[in-house]
Amino acid sequence: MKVMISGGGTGGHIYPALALLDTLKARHPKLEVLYIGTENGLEADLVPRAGVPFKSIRIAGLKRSLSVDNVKTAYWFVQSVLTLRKEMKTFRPDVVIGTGGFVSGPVVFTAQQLGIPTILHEQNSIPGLTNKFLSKKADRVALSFAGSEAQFPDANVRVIGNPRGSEVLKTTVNEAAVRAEFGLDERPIVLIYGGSRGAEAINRAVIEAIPELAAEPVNVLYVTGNVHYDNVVATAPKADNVHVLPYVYNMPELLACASLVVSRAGASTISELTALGLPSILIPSPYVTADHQTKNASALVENGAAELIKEGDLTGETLVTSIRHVLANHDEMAEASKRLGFPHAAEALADLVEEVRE
Ligand SMILES: CC(=O)N[C@H]1[C@@H](OP(=O)(O)OP(=O)(O)OC[C@H]2O[C@@H](n3ccc(=O)[nH]c3=O)[C@H](O)[C@@H]2O)O[C@H](CO)[C@@H](O)[C@@H]1O
Repeated sequence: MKVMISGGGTGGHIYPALALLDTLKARHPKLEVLYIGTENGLEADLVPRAGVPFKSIRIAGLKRSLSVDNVKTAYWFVQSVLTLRKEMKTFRPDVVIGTGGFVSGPVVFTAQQLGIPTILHEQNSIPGLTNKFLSKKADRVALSFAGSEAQFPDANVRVIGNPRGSEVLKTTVNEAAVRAEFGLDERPIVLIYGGSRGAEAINRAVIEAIPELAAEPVNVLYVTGNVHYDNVVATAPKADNVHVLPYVYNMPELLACASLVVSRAGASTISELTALGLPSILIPSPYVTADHQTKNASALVENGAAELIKEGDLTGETLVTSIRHVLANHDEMAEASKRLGFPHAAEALADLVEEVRE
């Protein structure tokens, strides 16, 4: 079987694609894959690192307001379609899969023009522009949250969850080795990060909270995001139990060892938390389309699996208070979180790939 897959920009669009590929490879050892991304997105680092053949195209996202940049984007879109037509005629994929981010737009569009079966995976409870545009001609649209079906009235929709969630369940975890790697003692691990690219507001609050966190009976693994790391290290107070990291490549393993996660409410993160049954403190990004992270977080908050802090209310003090509160209610929140997970999402998405290629 041959699949072409595209999703990019941030980890939330890339990890679900990689999780699907792992599942397909387990079923088809001779699977041939070509991943299409851009040079500027995180995919240019993560995809080759996962050993997946990668090619890049040049494309940018459309601006929502009138802008000359949109003329350039239209130009790059047409150029990308021409390049991709050649690529698809040579590679001859059985199925083309888009997992979101603007790069998946021309890839799935070209496949649809050429009559190749296409599948979209939507991670968020409010769909992105690219997927809405492509859904009309897609053979399947796989959704991560029940209740968002109405957003794709004309499409062949299935609610299956997010493959990244089930992927983390499959990870082999050696907790003693993880604790040794970061110099952590036996106290619970609080894992803090701001999505795949880091978040300045979370970094500010953590830096403010470090003197208090130093006195809490926890180990803190604090991931700043690559671009923020130097600045955080230069300004953050030091504490023996707070370990600062730029980016984590083995996140599934760390998540499996953590007792509590503090994070943005990106959709792939949510799928990991609920697959593992982890309590969380979620700080939705207010800078995303249609405030979709607040919507992503809502099921967890309503079911007692997470506490939500609005970015405007986030300070060192509100963060520490919430960490204490969640740890005190850990077990009930963990159970509530587990009830919301989709542990078989990767298999379900792989089933759709098999379905449409027949
Ligand atoms: C600002 C922005 O546009 N955010 C969007 C982006 O988020 P973003 O990519 O930040 O967020 P997600 O939470 O969906 O995914 C992050 C992924 O990166 C992993 N990770 C994170 C940090 C790290 O050091 N190492 C690591 O492996 C996480 O475990 C997770 O699997 O895509 C998601 C869609 O899928 C959306 O819901 C988010 O709104």
